[in-house]
Amino acid sequence: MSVKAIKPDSKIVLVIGGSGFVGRHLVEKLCSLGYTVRVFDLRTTFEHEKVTFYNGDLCNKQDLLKCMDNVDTVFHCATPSPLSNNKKVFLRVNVDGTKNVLDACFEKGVKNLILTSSASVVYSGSNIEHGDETLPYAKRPLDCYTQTKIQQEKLVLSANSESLKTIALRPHGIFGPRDPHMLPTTARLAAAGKTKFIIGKGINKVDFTYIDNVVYAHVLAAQQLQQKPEIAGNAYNITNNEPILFWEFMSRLLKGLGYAAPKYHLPYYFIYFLAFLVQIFVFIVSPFKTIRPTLTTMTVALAGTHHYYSCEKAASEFNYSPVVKLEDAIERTLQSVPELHNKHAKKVK
Ligand SMILES: NC(=O)C1=CN([C@@H]2O[C@H](COP(=O)(O)OP(=O)(O)OC[C@H]3O[C@@H](n4cnc5c(N)ncnc54)[C@H](OP(=O)(O)O)[C@@H]3O)[C@@H](O)[C@H]2O)C=CC1
Ligand SMILES: CC(C)=CCC[C@@H](C)[C@H]1CC[C@H]2C3=C(CC[C@]12C)[C@@]1(C)CCC(=O)C[C@@H]1CC3
Repeated sequence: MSVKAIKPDSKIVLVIGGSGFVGRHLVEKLCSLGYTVRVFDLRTTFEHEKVTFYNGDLCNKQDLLKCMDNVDTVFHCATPSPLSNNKKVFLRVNVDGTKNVLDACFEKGVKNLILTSSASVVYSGSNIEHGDETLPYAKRPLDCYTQTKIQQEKLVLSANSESLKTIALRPHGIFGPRDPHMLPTTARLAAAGKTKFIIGKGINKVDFTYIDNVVYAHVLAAQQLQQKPEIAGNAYNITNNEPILFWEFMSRLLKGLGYAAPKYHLPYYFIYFLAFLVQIFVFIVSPFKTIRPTLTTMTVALAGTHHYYSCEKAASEFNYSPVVKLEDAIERTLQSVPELHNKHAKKVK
């Protein structure tokens, strides 16, 4: 991570979901800052000499209680894969599981809880330009992931109290080394020849946020929560503060991976309608077969509308500003995934 002074600390912190993409980067940063770190996750995906791992399901409170003794701050960044489209699992983990996390925090006297929420909690498919935290939650979220992230954030913020200070960070479109969603999905679609098309006019701006910036925001927020308790109970957008055309960003990734940039335009509403039909079909066959389509109304909307956010509030209330610029972030990310590069690439202009 780029250097910005963050003071070391020796408190015990717990990262729920610490084996995942965001969680593991956060764990590594916390360790380097001198925190005593515990990880709670379904699986252990890496080893670290300074980390104690607890495997368990956050839907089971007893599992959680086992790792919370003497914990000062909990970071909650566990989720089922956002692209998995399984309503039952989202409800169980993001809503019921989060209730367990809160109960366990209260029972064990944890002082601070930082939730990794999502800027998408205010997104229902219409343009959002420079959206700030005064925007209301999406009334009709486009998928069950977003619906349960809204419920989760409400639960966490309303639990804010004298004994447990809570905060929700809302990053958007996270990418970087070891990202399991954006890069692998893009590479998979490209390898299957499905990235030739631009949905809509291609002029919609979006925020994509580099993982180090997301991690930096989490560490800052945790530290500021202790020095400035008045920030508790709030949600904060976290982005790279460099909105970019969605299709420009995707083109950079694709070209960097050795694929051609998309160039043929398809009408937005036509594709949206197609995605809607796909969703109806998926619903009808769901009792017999589980299908997880990439083409959903949510992904089409994300690809064809403006959705970028203001981080003014995080900047003014806990001094957040991105530590890695988008240009560098894209470069570092592409270099980190040699296995996703097109093996048959000719020189693509
Ligand atoms: N990636 C993105 O672009 C964005 C992500 N976010 C938020 O950031 C957070 C982290 O996401 P990300 O790191 O990308 O996701 P990952 O899927 O990489 O990591 C989530 C981790 O949580 C674990 N987990 C899932 N269910 C449970 C459970 N029941 N008990 C314990 N652990 C569980 C997963 O295990 P397993 O892999 O075995 O399921 C995984 O290790 C989430 O809250 C997400 O909503 C917000 C905005 C954008
Ligand atoms: C070329 C092409 C169209 C590639 C597909 C890219 C998509 C896989 C990503 C584009 C925007 C991403 C995104 C998320 C997941 C991956 C994308 C759909 C989230 C839904 C992840 C979880 C969140 O909280 C919000 C994200 C918004 C952006």
